[in-house]
Amino acid sequence: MTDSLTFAIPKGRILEEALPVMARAGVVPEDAFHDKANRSLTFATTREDMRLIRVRAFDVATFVAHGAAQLGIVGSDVIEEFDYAELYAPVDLDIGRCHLSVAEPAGARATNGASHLRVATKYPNLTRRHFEARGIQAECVKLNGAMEIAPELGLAGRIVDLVSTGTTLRENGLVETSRIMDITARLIVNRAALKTDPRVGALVEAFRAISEERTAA
Ligand SMILES: Nc1ncnc2c1ncn2[C@@H]1O[C@H](COP(=O)(O)OP(=O)(O)OP(=O)(O)O)[C@@H](O)[C@H]1O
Ligand SMILES: O=P(O)(O)OC[C@H]1O[C@H](OP(=O)(O)OP(=O)(O)O)[C@H](O)[C@@H]1O
Repeated sequence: MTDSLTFAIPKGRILEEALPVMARAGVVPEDAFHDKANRSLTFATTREDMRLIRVRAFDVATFVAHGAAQLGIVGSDVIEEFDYAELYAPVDLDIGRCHLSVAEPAGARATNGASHLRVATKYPNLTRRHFEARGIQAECVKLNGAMEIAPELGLAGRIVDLVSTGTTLRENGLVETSRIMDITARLIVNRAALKTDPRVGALVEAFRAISEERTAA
């Protein structure tokens, strides 16, 4: 019996858009996966040699980079934040579209020329890199969500967070001051698994074909 492949997917908002794409590539979870009351983290698929794991978005990258999962789907924000050498992102799935931006309170005092800033974010590496390129040292306060309340409570003057519709920023009195990167979800694979297991390469090709078809349509 061949080793089972493990495919990691995030549990939140990307999932709904990812499932139809995965289905076209022949990755279809068992019915229990759709049962909201089910607390399992591992699920069988219609392929006997593949199981799904449902984990936090940042952990998808970690499982795949360490070879604990061979494939996964995750946003390019997470890929760039970690920059794992063992992680290869060969297919842009064109789902989960959003962007990563710097935001501050509307009407904040201008800090042009500041050489040091305090920034609340879930993305300390991307944040530091963005500001460093502009000659500014960013002191990052790591939060895991609800970044938008940090300026009002005096935790940091700015935030770096994901923006989609812009509603969350607006409703919390913040405005975007610069866009760091555009984001879409990608198929990711473990480089060693891609080299040694032909099933991984076959799945990359299947996802690539689907993505090319969607782009052409
Ligand atoms: N408006 C948005 N806000 C947050 N993430 C978005 C948005 N639009 C698209 N995304 C993408 O969704 C990803 C988060 O995926 P998802 O919500 O499925 O994961 P999660 O495991 O629930 O995340 P978390 O660990 O934050 O709970 C982000 O990394 C980003 O690439
Ligand atoms: O521009 P919008 O359409 O308002 O979307 C952006 C919001 O969505 C995300 O949060 P999410 O809902 O994933 O919750 P989180 O704060 O727990 O990450 C993100 O962190 C923003 O807060």
